[in-house]
Amino acid sequence: MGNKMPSLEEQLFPSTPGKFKIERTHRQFNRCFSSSSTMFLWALFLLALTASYFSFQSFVSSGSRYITASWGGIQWEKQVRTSAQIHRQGGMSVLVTGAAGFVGSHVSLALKRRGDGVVGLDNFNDYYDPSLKKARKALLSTNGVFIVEADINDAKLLAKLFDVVAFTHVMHLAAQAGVRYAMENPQSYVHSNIAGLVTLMEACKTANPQPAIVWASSSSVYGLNEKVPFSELDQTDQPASLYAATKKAGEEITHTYNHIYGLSITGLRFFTVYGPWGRPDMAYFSFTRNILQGKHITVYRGKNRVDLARDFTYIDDIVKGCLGSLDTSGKSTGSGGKKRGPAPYRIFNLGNTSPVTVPTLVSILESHLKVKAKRNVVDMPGNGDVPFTHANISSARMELGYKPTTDLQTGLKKFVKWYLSYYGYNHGKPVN
Ligand SMILES: O=C(O)[C@H]1O[C@H](OP(=O)(O)OP(=O)(O)OC[C@H]2O[C@@H](n3ccc(=O)[nH]c3=O)[C@H](O)[C@@H]2O)[C@H](O)[C@@H](O)[C@H]1O
Repeated sequence: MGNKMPSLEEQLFPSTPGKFKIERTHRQFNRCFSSSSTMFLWALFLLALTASYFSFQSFVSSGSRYITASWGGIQWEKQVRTSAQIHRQGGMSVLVTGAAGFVGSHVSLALKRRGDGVVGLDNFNDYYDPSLKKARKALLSTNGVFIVEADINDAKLLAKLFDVVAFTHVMHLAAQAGVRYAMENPQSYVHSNIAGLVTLMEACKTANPQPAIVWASSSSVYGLNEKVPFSELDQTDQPASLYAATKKAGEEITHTYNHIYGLSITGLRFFTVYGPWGRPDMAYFSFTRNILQGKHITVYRGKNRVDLARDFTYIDDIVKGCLGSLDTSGKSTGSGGKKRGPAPYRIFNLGNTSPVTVPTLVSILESHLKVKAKRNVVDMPGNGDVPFTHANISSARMELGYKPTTDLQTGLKKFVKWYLSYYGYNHGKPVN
């Protein structure tokens, strides 16, 4: 028992120092040295292996960029140029961001139909069913509008687009929309509504000639404002959601580009836009789907059991407001990234001026669908919602000739007609 061999651990880390142990430690050191030289070689080998792996990876990714990039090349440039061609006197060539989106697709079509040049840009993200975006793209394509599939944060692409086409206008509608989703995915709002906006502004400021910019702000910037109807002159420093805060930030960001670089800016505060080809995440759309599928719908209710209300605005009216804004935008004044004089900076409400409560919205849908909704009425959770919205549109009426003509009853009828023709009556229902 007294001759017990020391364990390897004991040999390497002697418990008590002593001559013998020092000698052994010395020998151990030599052994260690010889083993560490092996380790050194191994480490070198691993390092070389890692380096070659990474250089291979970058080769593959740079290679695949050329192989899979959805933009670039002679054919692509030709498509962009053709799509941007103007077919009317005094027409404009417009870069529409978010062109596969709800408002973007409608505005693109309207511009194209009246003879303007339109190039679309969209990242086709999956915030909601991308197949709907693809269907809108197909519709635009048959009408001669080409959509580039890319993100507004892609500065190289934006530079290329301005290189290929001297856009007179940018209709900026790409955004992360949705008030309540901001609690689930806050970063997506920063990515699209802040970083993406700045990337686009940078491209516009550098472009020669600089385009005039019309872009989508939101009624949500009024936040907790209680003064009705909401006027552009009201304070907007109490946003109730991150979505609203990023839209408000957008108004400030675009102001600086107007101030420093002479970009012509028009911000449009859209009020709960609805209609055919709409966004499936919005209440009128998801209610329709759930009512048809026999599922319950959740109807939020405000404080003291007061119904929530929105100034629901029909898409065709919004399109007219967008086109009116483009037509009256005035020119950007900068060139070579330098301001040459003051340029317009405008903000307009685009609403309907007649708020309707959410329970009334549901009743209208019931009558058009001829199906009774199964309503769950719950108190509004603290999720960024505001109790009501109501637009004062006198500015837009005066300066853009904006005059909404579609009430909710009529607009929802058109929406339901489209919904049934697109999805069919049995959408999502198991077929027996
Ligand atoms: O004007 C805007 O700037 C914004 O308009 C839209 O936001 P909102 O006005 O909130 O529309 P939307 O979601 O259709 O809810 C409508 C009502 O239904 C209530 N609502 C909603 C969902 C539900 O399950 N139940 C319910 O009662 C809900 O409480 C609300 O009272 C756009 O989505 C947004 O991107 C932005 O553009």
